[in-house]
Amino acid sequence: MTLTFYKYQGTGNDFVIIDNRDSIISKNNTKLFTRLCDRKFGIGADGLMLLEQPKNQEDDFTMVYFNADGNESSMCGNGGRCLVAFAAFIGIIKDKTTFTAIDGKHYAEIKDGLVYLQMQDVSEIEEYDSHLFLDTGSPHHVTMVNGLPEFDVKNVGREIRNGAPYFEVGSNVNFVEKINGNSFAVRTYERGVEDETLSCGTGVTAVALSMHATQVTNENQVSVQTPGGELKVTFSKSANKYENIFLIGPAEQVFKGEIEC
Ligand SMILES: N[C@H](CCC[C@H](N)C(=O)O)C(=O)O
Repeated sequence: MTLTFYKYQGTGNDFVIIDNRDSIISKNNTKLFTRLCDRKFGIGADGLMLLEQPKNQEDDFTMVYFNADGNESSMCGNGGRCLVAFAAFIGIIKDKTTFTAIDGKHYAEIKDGLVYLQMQDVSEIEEYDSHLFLDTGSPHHVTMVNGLPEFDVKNVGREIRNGAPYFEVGSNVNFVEKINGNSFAVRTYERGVEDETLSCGTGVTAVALSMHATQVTNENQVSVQTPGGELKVTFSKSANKYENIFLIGPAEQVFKGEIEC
């Protein structure tokens, strides 16, 4: 079968997107998703998304996300932003949308060439001596380091991801360095890619909230430099939760292609 796909990237986190509104692809096709994401034997990507029919009146579409290991996974912030850009490209939305992903409903807007994706509220941030842990749609371990550019993200990240208390289920691992007042640099080891990625949207969101929760910044608009580009996170803090959380950044179509599968 000839499969049409689109390659997107959001600050270097890259994805294969398939318009699956007619359900041509089964969600159990792990082998196919692994092959399509393989950077030598396939198209190459950190993850793959199926755009599917909405499951209720308010939604424009449904997002289904798979990590490069072919397994369906939790929410992908950069992927969600790319899928919104794709939905506008194929004309099912204009510049505003509501869609449903594995972690629930998301509102998004395309403004001045950037995609603003609303993330789920966050009411729990676990603080430890060496790190923080929170779920921003995906699980994230956040730890501050010195000398981020030289840091051994791959090996240290892999150890944390597979060690206690995460083990098999794992966690994404974010290494952070403060640049100034409300600006941080982040490098992320991503679960399911099992390597460093150039950017991780739910990870950047987790970092922004963590830096605010620990008063490293008091600003509610945080800029995060990732190796793949700049993302912004804005949010408000009520008594017991972070809400109105928006992950903001570019999302570009790299190419369209066809592949026999
Ligand atoms: N690898 C993540 C999902 C994708 C997250 C990332 N690509 C993002 O932009 O949020 C996990 O399995 O938890």
